[in-house]
Amino acid sequence: MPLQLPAIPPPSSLPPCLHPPTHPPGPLPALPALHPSLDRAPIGLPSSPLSSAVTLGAGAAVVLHIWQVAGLAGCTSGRTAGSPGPAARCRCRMAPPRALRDLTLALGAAVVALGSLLFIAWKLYFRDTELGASWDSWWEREVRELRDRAPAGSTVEWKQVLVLGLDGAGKSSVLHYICSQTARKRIPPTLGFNSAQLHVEGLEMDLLEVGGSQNLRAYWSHYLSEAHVLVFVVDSVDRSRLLTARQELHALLAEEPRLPLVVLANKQDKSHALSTEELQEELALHSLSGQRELFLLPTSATWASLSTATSVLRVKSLLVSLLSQP
Ligand SMILES: Nc1nc2c(ncn2[C@@H]2O[C@H](COP(=O)(O)OP(=O)(O)OP(=O)(O)O)[C@@H](O)[C@H]2O)c(=O)[nH]1
Ligand SMILES: [Mg+2]
Repeated sequence: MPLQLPAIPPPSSLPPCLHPPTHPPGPLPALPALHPSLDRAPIGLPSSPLSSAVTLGAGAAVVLHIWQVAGLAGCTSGRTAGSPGPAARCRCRMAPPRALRDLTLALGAAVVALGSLLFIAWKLYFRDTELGASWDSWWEREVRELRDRAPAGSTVEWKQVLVLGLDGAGKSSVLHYICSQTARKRIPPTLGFNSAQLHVEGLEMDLLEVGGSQNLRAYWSHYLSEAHVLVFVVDSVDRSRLLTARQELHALLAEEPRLPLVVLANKQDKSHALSTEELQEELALHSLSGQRELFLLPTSATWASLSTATSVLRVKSLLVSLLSQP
């Protein structure tokens, strides 16, 4: 019996670089590699009735133009030797009457313009509806296929970073500041998952956050097998739940003994935050097997801390160097 994802309510306002949860409730899906450009399909691809109208209109205009040119050519070749001088008007059988030509050209242009307008309106109106979603998934499929077809030896490498941690630890905030570096006052709890993609130094990095509330923790382990690195975010001030964080972390690590681990001792900007040494103890990190690469970084996922020693941008640099290893 496959596990069912809990119903995911409509996304609340997410940071600009984060995608809203895209998977409908149902059996656990294979995770797609999302791309920032996928939340909007490019305007102009002929994949809707209206874009077909655009194509038809453009086709009609081209045919009319050819007709017009052919008519004029016929007009030239239709002159007979000894025909009247330049003042005489050429009467050509192939050329359509001028008024009709102008009318059909104007109609063709109008169809093109109207089709384009309707298509843009269609894209904007249905962007967030099921129709829009099916467009997006079509486009996602296209991009995935393109990526799969990329020639062997292509330099861009795809890596996934799984970001987990208890609710409120700061996962979404970390993702937000890593990928957008813009101020953000409030970040709503993640009710499903968020993802963001970074392109850095020949690396295509998908950062995937799964919400940390208790009902979502049961799903965490299902996302481990695709991950290249696990980032575990801990609220350094939330002493009462450190034991829970430790148990959840160790349960995950037991399933993937070689997965590189980056623990973030987050909210270091707050007074009374536990130090990394204290957290190392509390989370029993010393007991972890020496098989895996393990990092513990103090972080502050706040706008004000971006240029300080606890900036989350250090996490980004660490991930890049970790994932660039052969
Ligand atoms: N002071 C301070 N506040 C932070 C920091 N990181 C996150 N917060 C705040 O902590 C709250 C929870 O942050 P989120 O990023 O939503 O936490 P989360 O881990 O994504 O939580 P879920 O999505 O519910 O699993 C928000 O109000 C953030 O603004 C930090 O480093 N310092
Ligand atoms: Mg979150």
